[in-house]
Amino acid sequence: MLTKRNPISIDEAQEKINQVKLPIQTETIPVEEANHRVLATAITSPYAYPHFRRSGVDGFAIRDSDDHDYPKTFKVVGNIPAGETFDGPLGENETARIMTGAFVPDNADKVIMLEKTTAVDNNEQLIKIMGTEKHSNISEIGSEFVQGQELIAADTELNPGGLAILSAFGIREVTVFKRPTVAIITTGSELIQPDEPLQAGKIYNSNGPMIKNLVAESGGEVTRYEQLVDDSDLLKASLQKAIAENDIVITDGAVSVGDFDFVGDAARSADILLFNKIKMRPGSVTTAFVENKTLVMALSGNPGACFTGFYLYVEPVLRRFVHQKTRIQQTTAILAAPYHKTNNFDRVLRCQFQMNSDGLKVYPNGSDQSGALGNLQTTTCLVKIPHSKTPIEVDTEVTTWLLPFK
Ligand SMILES: Nc1nc2c(c(=O)[nH]1)N[C@H]1C(S)=C(S)[C@@H](COP(=O)(O)OP(=O)(O)OC[C@H]3O[C@@H](n4cnc5c(N)ncnc54)[C@H](O)[C@@H]3O)O[C@H]1N2
Ligand code: MOO
Repeated sequence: MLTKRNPISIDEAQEKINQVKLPIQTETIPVEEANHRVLATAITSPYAYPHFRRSGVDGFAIRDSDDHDYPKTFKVVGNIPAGETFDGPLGENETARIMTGAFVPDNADKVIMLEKTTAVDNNEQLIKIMGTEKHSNISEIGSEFVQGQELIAADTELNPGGLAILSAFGIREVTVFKRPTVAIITTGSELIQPDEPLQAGKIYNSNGPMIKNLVAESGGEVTRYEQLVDDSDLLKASLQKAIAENDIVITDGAVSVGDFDFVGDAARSADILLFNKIKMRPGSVTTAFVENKTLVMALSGNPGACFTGFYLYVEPVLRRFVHQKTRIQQTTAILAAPYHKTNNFDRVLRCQFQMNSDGLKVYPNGSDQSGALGNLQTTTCLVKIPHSKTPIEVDTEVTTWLLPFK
């Protein structure tokens, strides 16, 4: 339907998305499956760590009171492999052979490394210690964590190192924020399935696989993925179901002013229309609305606009769902080539960045066309060319968004 839209700036559009209230949903999952998941509550140490005095080296445990007058022969009264304990105290000039990670006898104060000892007449009951050690070579109880100390803070995105910390305490489950569930609906009667032969007027769906993977990389869980022909009833039914069952719905295409731009109509009648026109190219038609408490992000069908719209408006909200900041780093950079086209709207160029001796430089990377996709693999940043009645000169300072996973 041809109705007048009210365009807003990129900043305003981002802010409107940022103001959408998101539900807080948590779930408890096995630690081993929690890589990249975000802790909903802090985890504290259930006990002091290490919880017993551990030897850091292979060697011989001795008492301080015997630690002098080397070389000296000690009586070997025990052998403590890792995993075993030792009963009874060491007596005068007595030692226990001990392995790395093993339980240190209660009254031992130091472990002398194996390299500083020599055998005595092939007699395993005796060992000659040649000299002392600077350090005790013992990890004391609680030397890494005292009981109740915070191990990992709430809102932390876990990584394999974090999983190791939790596993070290035998923690098997963690409470994390649920990943937002996302339905993706791509539209267009021109779209054919990958196994169909190419025909005049038809194209393969290139945005669908891109959006699916961008969502996954940004921490969303794709629960539904569709490729629909331009049919108002079909789209309405699918949109309704997707909205009822998901946290976020991403539609692609059918959002401008054409005869089949059903998503634009759905936006106009939504509970809350956030925006349906942005003063930017590509992606001026990018639309956002809230229906039945679900955020619907309607991206342009044009590949360049779809890519740009995802990074500028969808990635940040997927990250906010799990209490994380966007991974897109907004900064300023120096434009390495002039931009001659004049624009009423800001233009977002697909570029590549390089850190040079004179600072961060951005290089336009091929086509700026909304429908072009040849630069999507190699684009590493998006650059804002401000709307202007005159060309933008080389070396102008420009707002730049550095893209994650690039
Ligand atoms: N009369 C007007 N026409 C157009 C306007 C306008 O303001 N007035 N805006 C233009 C701009 S700007 C854009 S951007 C596009 C936006 O169109 P939609 O987002 O509604 O998308 P579609 O019309 O469905 O498709 C646009 C283009 O993209 C191709 N497409 C669609 N889906 C996919 C996909 N999954 N994978 C690859 N390519 C896809 C589609 O075939 C079209 O070529 O509207 C302009 N028109
Ligand atoms: O909305 Mo279009 O992508 O601006 O050219």
